[in-house]
Amino acid sequence: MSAATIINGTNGTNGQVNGTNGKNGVSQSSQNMCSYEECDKIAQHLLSKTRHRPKIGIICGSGLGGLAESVENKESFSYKEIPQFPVSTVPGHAGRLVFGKLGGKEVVAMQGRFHPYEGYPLSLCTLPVRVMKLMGVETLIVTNAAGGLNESYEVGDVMVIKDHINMPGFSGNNPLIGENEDKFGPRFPAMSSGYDRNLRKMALEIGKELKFDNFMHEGVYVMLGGPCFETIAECKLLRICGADVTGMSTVHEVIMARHCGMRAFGMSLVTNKCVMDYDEDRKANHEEVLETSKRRGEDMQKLVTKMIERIEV
Ligand SMILES: O=P(O)(O)O[C@H]1O[C@H](CO)[C@@H](O)[C@H]1O
Ligand code: HPA
Repeated sequence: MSAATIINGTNGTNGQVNGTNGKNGVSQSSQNMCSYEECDKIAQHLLSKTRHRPKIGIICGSGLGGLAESVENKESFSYKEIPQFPVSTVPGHAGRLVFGKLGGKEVVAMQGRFHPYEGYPLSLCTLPVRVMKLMGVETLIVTNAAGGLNESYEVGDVMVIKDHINMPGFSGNNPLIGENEDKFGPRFPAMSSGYDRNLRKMALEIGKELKFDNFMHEGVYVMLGGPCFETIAECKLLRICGADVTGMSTVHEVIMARHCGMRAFGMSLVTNKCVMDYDEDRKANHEEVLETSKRRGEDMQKLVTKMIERIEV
């Protein structure tokens, strides 16, 4: 069964699928995996609609779509009009693919990403990454909103992602599950250098130049499936495991990018501090997430734009 069958068929609306296993013991996620040829068809379709030829791809986090707005000479496509794409269902994710120029370079930006809790299998959430690759994208920059686990992080701080913990992977949920597409990459990709060292260094240097160093860190992002925010016990566990921030995205995108040989860079905005104390009445909520993104969004835009200026393509 192809992704198109799922999306256009009776398995829910907008490509959302139910959780049942398919025939012959093949898992749902592999059934939804687009083949190399299907991804290429989408890529060629998009390239036929735009004059831009991006080498840099961007995925904007919750409330951080302003970066895509700041792209010049924009040509935008709603996800609804892109064959086989899912659609965005989360507030703060506009649901558009934006082509144009940023920092003097041709880019393609996802103004809105796909999360597993929206009902999409991870392989479908990451379809745009493979499509970007086949359009010529070599470097992927992702941003996200995240909860601060590290006690020294404040709301509004920015963390360059040094490494991640793939919590869904611990229970066998990974975008690469299913038959391997050798044309994209190997069956067993290394993930020890997920986040490009030079780009991390560059981000921290630019942060210093912009006088952002008082609110910038480098640390570890942990992905959970969501949509529940974490319990206090879960937050304590994640902190002991070495995570500095927690969120419900990014990791599947970076896995897919690294699998097909793209360079990856990620940055988290600490939109809220995780509740770590049973005497606290504060509760995590998406409104606070969007509010902080609004407040710090422009600084993140400046930083990413300066990085793109310096990235050699
Ligand atoms: O990771 P992004 O898309 O920035 O969004 C984050 O914000 C939402 C929760 O408020 C979750 O989707 C979480 O992952
Ligand atoms: N937890 C998980 N995801 C999030 C959070 C959080 O506290 N804040 C923003 N995204």
